[in-house]
Parts: sequence; structure tokens; C-alpha cells
Amino acid sequence: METMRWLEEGLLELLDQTGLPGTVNYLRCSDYHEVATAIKNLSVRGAPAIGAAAAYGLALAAGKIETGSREAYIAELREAAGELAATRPTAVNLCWAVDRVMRRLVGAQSDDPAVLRQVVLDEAHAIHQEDESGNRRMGKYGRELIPQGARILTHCNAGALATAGYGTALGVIRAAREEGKDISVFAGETRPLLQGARLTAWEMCQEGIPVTVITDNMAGYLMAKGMVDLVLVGADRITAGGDVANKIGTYSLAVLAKEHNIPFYVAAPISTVDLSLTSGSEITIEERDMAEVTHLAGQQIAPTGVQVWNPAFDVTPARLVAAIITERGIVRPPYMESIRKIVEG
Ligand SMILES: CSC[C@@H](O)[C@@H](O)C(=O)COP(=O)(O)O
Repeated sequence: METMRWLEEGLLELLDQTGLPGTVNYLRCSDYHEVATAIKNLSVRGAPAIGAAAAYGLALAAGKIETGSREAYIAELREAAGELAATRPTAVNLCWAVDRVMRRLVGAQSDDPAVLRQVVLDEAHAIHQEDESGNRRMGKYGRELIPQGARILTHCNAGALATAGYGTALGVIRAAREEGKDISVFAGETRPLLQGARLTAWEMCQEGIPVTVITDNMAGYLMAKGMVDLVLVGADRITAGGDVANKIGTYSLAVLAKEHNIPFYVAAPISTVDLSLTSGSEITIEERDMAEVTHLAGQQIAPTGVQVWNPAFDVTPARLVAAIITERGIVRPPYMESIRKIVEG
């Protein structure tokens, strides 16, 4: 299942194969401004996917630079890097991918625009491919945490549609299923934009993994009825101390899981870890347009002029997280030691 494809003629295709109304099912970007807009308006979304898309955005920008000097080339690409990195503030994978491409470019010893362009494109391909292979490794580690018969509650979409393919949390679920475990999924619908009901449910249906959609406010009752064995979500940024920013509503699930003695797991690549931050309170939380709350499927559902608050993410404190699954293995508390160790290898 692909989320994006680089075309030989130097174009980026963004794909969303759900075919559902309200989603952009196909978009072809020919310049980096279009990629920036696609990231902002969620035509491409999910932390690892926007990182890879931004890297390809730089490749599109690189293709248009004609200057003869290496310094001028880098300076021009920095402008594109700044615009792409500023599109969404919470998912650190975005800045990580843009920085990685720029560092690679700065290290390249050539004045030839064609060579420099190839360096940028190669790095974008590497980020894209490593994301998918990393997710598969993450799946292999993570499936050890999934018991036979597990009923798993997930939130938002941490699947193939949020990554370069396969998925983080949903990658773990896929891997458990591939080893023959008879598991089932509850997908929280994830208001305001319903990524759970639209994307996670669609992916699980495609795979033939039993999935039940619930509205977000049903999670407590579901747990109280003993219908959930574990909660498994993705992440948009993880601090050095193990605090986890993820889609709004994740924190509520973690608190509920604690109350019901249900393990709460996070699956995310190392590129989601931000060692520069210790505490989740330092993470910038994106606030989005109020129309996402006042409208549902294009229909107004709240009074005109009403006040709205629309934070797109929340922070789950490390003390509520039983384990974090990465492509290098599983880390457990105390996170201040285990996370640094796994990131720094
Ligand atoms: C695999 S990304 C982490 C996800 O769990 C989730 O927060 C997510 O899909 C990101 O939200 P989105 O706002 O749709 O880009």
C-alpha cells in the first residue's frame, strides 16, 4: 500500500487509495509549494509520511535551481527547506527529514547542479525506503507484545497511509496477524477529522483484520466492559523523557487504560524521538482551523460564531506508557535512560 511515488519525470504523486468522500485520492505535485500545501491541508498526513513527502518536496525544489555555485544552490534550497519545515509544528519527523537532506547536501563536494540535485533525490529515496523497512522491523519487535486473541484499541491512523507503507502501530498489528495471531481492532473514530474511522478502518478492512469503529467517547465504557486487552498508538514526537505527543484524544485513552490496568503501547520510528526536549510541555502543539470542529462532512454542526478550540495533538506523560516500540527494539521505563541508549545506539 503506497502513500507516495516519485515519478521518473520529476513529479511527486501523493496517493490515498481509500476512495472515500472527503479525502484527496490523488495529487500530483510539480513544485515544492504544492507539497507544502498538501502537508498543511492533510492531503498527505501522519508523521513519517510528511517527513518523506517534505524530502521529496526538496527534490522538486532542487530540480528547479540553476545556479552555478554550490553555496548559492544550498542557500536557495534552504528557502524551500524553511517553508516545508514550517508546514506543521508537532511531528518532528518533518524537521528531521528536511535537516537530514540539507546535511547530506552540505556534505556533497560538487558545484554541478545536476550532481547536487541527485544527492537530494537520493536522500529523499533513502528516507522513503528506510521508513518502510523500519516499519517492518518495528512490526517484528512489536508483535511480541501482542498476545494471541488480543483485542486492540487504536487511535487516529498510524498505518500504511501515515507512513511510507506498512505503518507503525498498524504495522505491529499487521505483523502480529502475519504470524497467525487471531487479533481484532477497535478503531476510535478520531474527531475532528475522523482518521480512525476513515483510514484505520479502511486499512484493516483491506487486510481482512476484524475492525470495529467506535466514537471517541465510547472508549471508557469499552474498557470497563473488559473488551480491550491493550491500547496501541503511533506518535508524532517523543521526548527524551518518554512523553508522547500524538493525535488529540490519545492522552484520554492512556488515562483510561491506567484506570483499567490495560497496557498502553506506542509504536514509532527513532526519527520521532526528539532528544532536544526532556518534557512533553516543551512540545509545540498545532492548533488547526475551527471549521474542522464546527463542521462535519461539509455540514455545519455548531452555532455560527461559537468559540472553538482545536488542538490537533495532546501529550501523554511517560508514566502512562508501558513500552515504546521502535525499529531498533522495544524500550521500557525508565525512559530517560532507555530512549537515549537506543537512539544513540
Ligand atoms: C503515524 S503518525 C501518528 C498518528 O498516530 C497520528 O497522530 C497521525 O496520524 C498524525 O495526525 P495527522 O494530523 O493526521 O497528521
